[in-house]
Amino acid sequence: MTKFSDLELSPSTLKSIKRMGFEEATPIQAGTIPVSLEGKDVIGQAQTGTGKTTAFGIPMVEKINVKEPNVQGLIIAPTRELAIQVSEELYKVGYDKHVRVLSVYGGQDIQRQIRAMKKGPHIIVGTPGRLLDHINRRTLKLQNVQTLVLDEADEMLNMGFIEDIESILKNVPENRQTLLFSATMPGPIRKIAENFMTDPETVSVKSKEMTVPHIEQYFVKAHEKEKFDVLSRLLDVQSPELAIVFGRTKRRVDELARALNIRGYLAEGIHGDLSQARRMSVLRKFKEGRIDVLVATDVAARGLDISGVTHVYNFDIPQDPESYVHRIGRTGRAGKEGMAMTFVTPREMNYLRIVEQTTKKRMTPMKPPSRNEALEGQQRLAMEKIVETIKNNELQDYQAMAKEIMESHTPEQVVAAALRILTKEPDNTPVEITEERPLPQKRGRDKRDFRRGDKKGGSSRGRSGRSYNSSSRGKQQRGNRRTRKES
Ligand SMILES: Nc1ncnc2c1ncn2[C@@H]1O[C@H](COP(=O)(O)OP(=O)(O)OP(=O)(O)O)[C@@H](O)[C@H]1O
Ligand SMILES: [Mg+2]
Repeated sequence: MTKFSDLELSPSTLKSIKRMGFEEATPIQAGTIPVSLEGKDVIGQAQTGTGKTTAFGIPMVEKINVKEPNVQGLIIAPTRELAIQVSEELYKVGYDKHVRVLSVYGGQDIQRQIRAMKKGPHIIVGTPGRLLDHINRRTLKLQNVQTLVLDEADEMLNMGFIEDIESILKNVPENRQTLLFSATMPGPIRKIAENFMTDPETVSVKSKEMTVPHIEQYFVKAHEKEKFDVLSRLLDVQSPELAIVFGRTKRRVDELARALNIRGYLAEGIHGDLSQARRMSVLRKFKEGRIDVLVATDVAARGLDISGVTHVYNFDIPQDPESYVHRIGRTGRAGKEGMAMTFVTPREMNYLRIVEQTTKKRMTPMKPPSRNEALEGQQRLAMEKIVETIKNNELQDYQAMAKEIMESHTPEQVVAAALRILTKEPDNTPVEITEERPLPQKRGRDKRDFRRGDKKGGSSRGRSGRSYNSSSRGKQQRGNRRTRKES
């Protein structure tokens, strides 16, 4: 176990870390911080929820000269929500050193960002599209950048983003330090990464599996038409505190959110077509527990750290194993327990096996619950509420009425009636969910074929024909120019 105090950090950074409540460094932090502090380029790979943000945040903050009011650290992240979250974490790490951190992302008033830029931030966290926008307007100068981080590096170096990244990097000094972090790093992407780095050192936290051990992983075999009823019943049986349901497309997410509400769940959807204000408000409500179920496209799959997510449901099996790893990684963070259920149609079983091969972890089959099991789950929840109320001794005002009712009814009758009132009975109200086409049958033996998903029908990622196995980067780029819009 490495303590932060063993890592030769400055007193101000140690003070900030203490304020954040961290004592021991996680393995990826212990492994990468010393190497990064030496000034080396680093590729850091470790499972989801293991503190990679602080792992790159600490060395970046350590290197900042706060007396110089210019941008010395640049962090690029794939989504707006992640950019905001990472900037908040960096603000905390740099708090006692008085490091100024600014996030810039699409959907936010650019004039406001320009004004903030004039205050001389030391660290900028941004999404590629908006960063380029500022570079082109000459409102962002990067010639003093000493440390560059690509969070979710494999995603950032994927086809849809790579051109933007290359354009941004043209504005960053060549002799900067480059740090790349992700929970996944497919071989071909690692090769691309090396082109952007100088003699990088790879630090990967070795573990048997790619996913964290405290996420229980299940799969549920169901026909497309049955999936929504299965989801409703699972929600009833498992009664998650906070759950994320991932759907393949934006339309899917909208329909699922609507349908869940019809069946009495507090659910809202989030995807790239919503306004930024809406996206933020949905996420805030979810974090505050004002909604129980967040329905999302992969826009919420990477990096988001929402404490208390107990369950992840893959309503549609993800198209590539990396996406699976990141989606289920929204639960089981920082050592907490989590549960992940992946729905798979009989025709998509091949995809499940490929996910398992990549993660090196078998998913346990789970039978879809029956109506009775769903009812029992909800009754149990009602019962827990009753027991909790007894424990909290909040009964004074109710004792007299309780005595009165007991004169004419048995205790079982009374409790059963109370349970009935408190129980949300399984709801079979018909809902409309447009059927998704199953993922294309996997033809080749090569597992990389898996990535050639057909994303027709309004993909959340707005790109198609994703493939890592093209031999030349140039070819990849030409074939996929600007396929990826910032989401
Ligand atoms: N040393 C530490 N001790 C305790 N908690 C920590 C420590 N470092 C980070 N955390 C907490 O762990 C959680 C996950 O951290 P973080 O979001 O950086 O994970 P990640 O590895 O980037 O995950 P992902 O791959 O999903 O992006 C956060 O809530 C963070 O505050
Ligand atoms: Mg992260």
